[in-house]
Amino acid sequence: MTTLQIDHVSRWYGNVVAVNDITMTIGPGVTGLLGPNGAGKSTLIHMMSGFLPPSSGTVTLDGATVWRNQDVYREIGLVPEREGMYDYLTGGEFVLANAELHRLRDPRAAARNALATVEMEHAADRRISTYSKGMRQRVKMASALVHDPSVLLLDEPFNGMDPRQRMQLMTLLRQMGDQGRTVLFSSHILEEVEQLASHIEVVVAGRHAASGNFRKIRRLMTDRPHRYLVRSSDDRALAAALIADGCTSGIAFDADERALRIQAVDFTRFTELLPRVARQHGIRLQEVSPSDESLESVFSYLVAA
Ligand SMILES: Nc1ncnc2c1ncn2[C@@H]1O[C@H](COP(=O)(O)OP(=O)(O)OP(=O)(O)O)[C@@H](O)[C@H]1O
Repeated sequence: MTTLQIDHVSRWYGNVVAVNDITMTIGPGVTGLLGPNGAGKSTLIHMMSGFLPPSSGTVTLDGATVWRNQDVYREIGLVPEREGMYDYLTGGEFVLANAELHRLRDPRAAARNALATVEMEHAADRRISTYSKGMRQRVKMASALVHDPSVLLLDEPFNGMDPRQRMQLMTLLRQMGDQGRTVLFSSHILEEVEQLASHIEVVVAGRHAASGNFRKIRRLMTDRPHRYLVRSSDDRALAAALIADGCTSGIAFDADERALRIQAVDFTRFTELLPRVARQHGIRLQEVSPSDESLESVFSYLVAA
C-alpha cells in the first residue's frame, strides 16, 4: 500500500478553514510538503495519518479510506511535530510501547530493529528526559517505524536539528524513499525541501498552490515579478533610464524612504541592466534591496497565479 489520495479535502476548526478543498496524490519516494507557518500542513498530515477526520472530502490509501481503518493504520507511521513525550520512559520502553500497541508478533525485536535504524541503540536504556532534541526526534522516528509501515509521514522533522543530525535524517529518508516507501515531510524551508524531495507539493493559507519537482517550483518562484528598493545618487535619471527598457513594470519614488520602488518582470535581465545603466549614466548605486523576498510573499504569488 503506497499511494495516498487526498480528494477535495477540507478541514475547519469552528470558523477557521485550515485546509480548503485540497486534492493531491502522494506516491512512493520522498515528497516535500512546503508552506509557510499556518498553511495547514500539520492539519493535512494529521488527516493523512488518520488522526483527524476531514470535514469534507476523502483521504484514501490505495483506495481504502484512512479514517478509522485499522488495516490502513498498520501501513502508516507518523512522526508528529509535538515535542511532548512520556519523558519518564526510556527510549527503548517508548518504542516498545508502540510495538505492543500494534500487537506485533515480536515487539522486542521490532523495537530493537527500529532503534538500530535510527542509530539509537546506545541510548535505549536512558530516560527520554535526558535526551537532546535530535535524540528525541530519532526516538519518535523509531516509534513511527516500529511496525515497518509503507507510508511514513513527518511533520517538520528538521526543526531544531543541528547540521549533522539533519544530514543523517536526510540520508535515512532518502533510503526509505529508494526502498519504495511513500515518505512525506513538511517544511517551511525551500532549500531543505529541494535537497531531499524528488517531488514538492506547496500549500498556502489552506490551499494547494503548486506541485512539481524542485526545478518547476524554483522556476515559478524566480519567474514572478520581483520588487526592489533602490537608492542612488540620482534617482530621477536612473528611473528615466530604466523605464526605457521593458524589463520593469513599475517605478515609483517612495518619499518616506527617499528611494525608488521598482517592480521587475524579467528578473535576470533587470539584475544585469541595473548596474549597466547606472555605469552608463554615471549614477552611483547606494542600495539595492529586494523588498518582497520573504517566503510568504513568494507563496502568495504562487497562490494568486
Ligand atoms: N485545533 C485547532 N483549533 C483551531 N484552529 C486550529 C487548530 N489547529 C490548527 N488550527 C488553525 O488552522 C490553521 C492551519 O494550522 P496548521 O497547524 O495545520 O498549519 P501548519 O502549516 O502546520 O503551520 P505550523 O508550521 O505553524 O504548524 C492555522 O490558522 C491554525 O491556527
